[in-house]
Amino acid sequence: MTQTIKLAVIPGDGIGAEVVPEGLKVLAAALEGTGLEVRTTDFDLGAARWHRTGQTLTDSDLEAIKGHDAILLGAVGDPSVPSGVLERGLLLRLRFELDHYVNLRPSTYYPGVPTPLAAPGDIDFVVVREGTEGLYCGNGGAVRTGTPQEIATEVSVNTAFGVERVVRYAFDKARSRAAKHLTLVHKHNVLVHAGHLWRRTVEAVGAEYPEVTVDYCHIDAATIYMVTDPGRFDVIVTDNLFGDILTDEAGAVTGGIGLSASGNINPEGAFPSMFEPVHGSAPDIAGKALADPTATIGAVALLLEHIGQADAAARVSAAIDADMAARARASAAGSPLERSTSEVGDAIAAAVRG
Ligand SMILES: NC(=O)C1=CN([C@@H]2O[C@H](COP(=O)(O)OP(=O)(O)OC[C@H]3O[C@@H](n4cnc5c(N)ncnc54)[C@H](O)[C@@H]3O)[C@@H](O)[C@H]2O)C=CC1
Ligand SMILES: CC(C)CC(=O)C(=O)O
Ligand SMILES: [Mg+2]
Repeated sequence: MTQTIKLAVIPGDGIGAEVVPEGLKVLAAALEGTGLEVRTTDFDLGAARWHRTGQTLTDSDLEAIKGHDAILLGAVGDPSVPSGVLERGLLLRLRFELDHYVNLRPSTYYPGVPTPLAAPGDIDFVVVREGTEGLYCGNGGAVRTGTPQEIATEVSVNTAFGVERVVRYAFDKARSRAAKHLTLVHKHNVLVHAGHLWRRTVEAVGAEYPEVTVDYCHIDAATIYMVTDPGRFDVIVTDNLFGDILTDEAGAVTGGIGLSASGNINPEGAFPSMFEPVHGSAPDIAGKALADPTATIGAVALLLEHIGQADAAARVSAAIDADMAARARASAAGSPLERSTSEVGDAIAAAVRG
């Protein structure tokens, strides 16, 4: 019997609309012959919709999205829309309303792929970024706006409940991996209220995971080690802002942000989880077919894993590995591959088919 996966698709803005079709192309290839089919619903959300209607994400959009098994998102944000309108009103609203408290961002270095690191070594870690609290929860305001006396605040909210559940997820993740190591990244020497909550929580939850080794880095030092010694990391757990920054850096050092996939996960399955590239809508390259769709294709692998299709996920990951090896060979031969967005998608879809 054919099983149907109901997938909400939000291409969004800029290169989001260019990379999502490549993700769907590879998803279709991965499901061939499995008895599974995907039924997609396209959601017209983003800058164009906002210009037409003034809407970012309505309650009825949200209800319709909730009726799906998972969400594939490209990226949101456009220079023609005031900064924050789509990022907060659409993307963060989805993450908050669908309780995506785990923002999972794996990083792997594929040997031979160009990187700014002199000696990249063996890099394979995953950032577990808290996704519903911290500085991104919109707790702040401004008074005397536009005057020399303006005061603007953004208050980071960290709850014992919210910190514990994401820390527990990170320990579970660390326990399932070969290195079984967890690093808390924060800034508890300065952010003493939130930082101490995170630190105490890691200590308390860590007592239940004696097989997992634990260490700690302040965020500023973590950005150094991300460049000088990224192989030291296995699982990083951190808050919303630090995780956002650190994962862009992780993308840059492992071969480019166009390779970095992410999942916004509701582990309990109360709401559909959402899969997307780490990058944004990249207005500087939008419309030029220059965007690397690999991050979105990696997000498709995370999606398949999440919905219990481990074999299909493994085929997608193996196809990405093969494409990375082809890139490395071409670079080593002195003629790096120059392919359009859809040519990369075609190559990876073909590799999935074998
Ligand atoms: N999840 C999301 O929807 C996110 C949305 N944004 C939004 O995206 C817009 C642009 O933000 P930026 O700060 O410029 O970040 P960005 O991630 O869009 O771009 C940063 C740099 O990476 C490059 N880049 C990004 N994706 C790439 C890909 N697939 N292939 C090759 N190069 C790629 C861009 O050309 C640019 O040089 C803003 O409106 C921002 O708010 C930013 C980050 C995440
Ligand atoms: C655009 C922001 C809301 C988020 C972001 O940069 C991210 O999640 O990576
Ligand atoms: Mg970001």
